[in-house]
Amino acid sequence: MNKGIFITFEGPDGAGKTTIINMVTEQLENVLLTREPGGIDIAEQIRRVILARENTAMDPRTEALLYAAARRQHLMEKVKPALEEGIVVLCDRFVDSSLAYQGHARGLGIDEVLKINQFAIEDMMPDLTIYFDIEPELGLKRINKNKGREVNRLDLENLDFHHKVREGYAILMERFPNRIVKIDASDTLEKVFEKTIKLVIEKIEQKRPSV
Ligand SMILES: Nc1ncnc2c1ncn2[C@@H]1O[C@H](COP(=O)(O)OP(=O)(O)OP(=O)(O)O)[C@@H](O)[C@H]1O
Ligand SMILES: Cc1cn([C@H]2C[C@H](O)[C@@H](COP(=O)(O)O)O2)c(=O)[nH]c1=O
Repeated sequence: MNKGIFITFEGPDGAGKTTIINMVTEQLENVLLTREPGGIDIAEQIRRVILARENTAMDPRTEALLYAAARRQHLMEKVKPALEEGIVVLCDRFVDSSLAYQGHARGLGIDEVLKINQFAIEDMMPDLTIYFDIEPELGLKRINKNKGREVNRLDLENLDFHHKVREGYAILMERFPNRIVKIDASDTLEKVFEKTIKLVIEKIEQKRPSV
């Protein structure tokens, strides 16, 4: 059994996950911050292929498989060893992104995408998933205001796609009520951070009562 704690951050584009995960990491000691797709060299290479704006010909199943391949490598090389050492791992996106984006929004089916991901992750599911819920219009507005950020192939999908992503997450909330906790990400940064750090600390204390 893993001694560590695996916490994932999920939500539509522009919800504020990266901002909040950075703030949480600064507050806690001995946590590993990582992201998907990416986090290690091979997975970052796969990320570049998936998100390159010129790759408009990418088939949805190819896309789903590439995300799953990046996930497997990242899990084996970075996340699993850290969990075995007892570290708290905070991951910006994980399997729920594939279920919401490829499974629901791309229309491949949540169960189909879950199947290929079960092959990739075996039984390594997060202990807690914090879902940052936001209207896609507001998320995209936030992204567009952030001039320094790369605009990737997924960001360029139409508004309908981003609505389906949010709908996908709503389905996942119903399906995994014990693992996924929703936070209203349209709130101020201070409030979103306050709620997030509370959930993270509660989970750490629950799994390590002596801390
Ligand atoms: N609660 C908030 N209120 C206002 N602006 C916010 C809030 N949270 C984040 N932002 C701003 O919104 C922009 C997007 O935030 P961030 O990159 O953290 O989102 P994200 O969920 O990681 O997006 P993506 O998944 O597309 O990478 C940033 O410019 C950030 O400063
Ligand atoms: C892990 C994962 C991600 N995506 C999408 C979600 C975003 O649009 C991009 C990643 O960019 P970010 O700035 O790091 O959020 O990829 C996906 O569709 N499926 C996945 O499994």
